Amino acid sequence: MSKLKVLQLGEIVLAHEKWEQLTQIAEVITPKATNREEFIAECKSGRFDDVVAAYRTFPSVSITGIFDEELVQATPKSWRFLAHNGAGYDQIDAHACAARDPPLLVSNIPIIADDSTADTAVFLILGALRNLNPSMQALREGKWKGSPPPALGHDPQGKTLGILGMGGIGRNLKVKMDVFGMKAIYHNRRKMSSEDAAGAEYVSFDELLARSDVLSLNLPLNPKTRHIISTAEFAKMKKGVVIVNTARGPVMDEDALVKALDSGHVASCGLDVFEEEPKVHEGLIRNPNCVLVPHMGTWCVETQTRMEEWTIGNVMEAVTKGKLVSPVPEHIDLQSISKQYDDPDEGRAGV
Ligand SMILES: O=CC(=O)O
Repeated sequence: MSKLKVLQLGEIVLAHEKWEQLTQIAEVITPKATNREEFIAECKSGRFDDVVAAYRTFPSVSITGIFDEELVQATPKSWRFLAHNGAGYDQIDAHACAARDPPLLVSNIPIIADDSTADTAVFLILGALRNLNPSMQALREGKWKGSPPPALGHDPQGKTLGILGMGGIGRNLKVKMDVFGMKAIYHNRRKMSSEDAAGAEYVSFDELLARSDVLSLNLPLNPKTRHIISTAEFAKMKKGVVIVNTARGPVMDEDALVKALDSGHVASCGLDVFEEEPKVHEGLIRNPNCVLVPHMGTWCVETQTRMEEWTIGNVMEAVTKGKLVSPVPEHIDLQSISKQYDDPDEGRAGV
């Protein structure tokens, strides 16, 4: 009995055992393409015609480009599932995937990335609020001559933490910052139950901007959230506000942030994500009040291992049961109405 085919887009770095399990039930192929043009040509060449599911990583975008309508339309109809290794799936146009006939169902990573991403936000909040960066830099430059260099920071205790986007990461962050004595307020499109918001106070978007001492961005990137924080929003914030972004760079207008930092309206910032990664705005690099880390919110052995395993689990579910364990929210209903793919051997890859 022939095995169903899986397309591997990106490396398996840690979860080799689980990957081995997948190779027992599916035939794994990799693209020959080295860029988007070649990848689209390969999709159209028939080479992927028996592929049922794909495993993809964030960096594999350097080969395929984003999964936009053009790419989705080039994929063969046999290919029904796209398992993305990441919480954020802004590299994939979920609507274009849903609109394809048959739909290309997408999964992401729920929950697993919450702790490490929130931990990164804690680090950035404390680093930016306490303004650790200028003094750390001064130490390395041999400018520490006794008492610490005069870059006084602020205590978190008693300050208001504004969370824009109260999902799993926002909630996790709220609970962690309770320990530091911060009072959390949040804004989402809809108010959540107090339990789901971990007791944070729901406020309007403008109130969030006006009341936050620290504003943490924890919302997904999509056309509605692109540049949700820009010049007009900075103007509504308190002078001396601290901004932290562990979501996606383009939710904030970086040029506007640099201007707000230069004017002193924003006191400091902590950023894990950037508008044009891996490029970092010169105005952020030269400003010592910016704590900058290169998109490493989930960059830990334990979390990365679990993320790879979870994504492989989605591929295995697709191959063996014709569905995904954790479809993205836009595809949950689609999955239940989607036709099962025709398995020529009926036995779902021999299992
Ligand atoms: O940025 C990391 C992720 O989306 O998982």
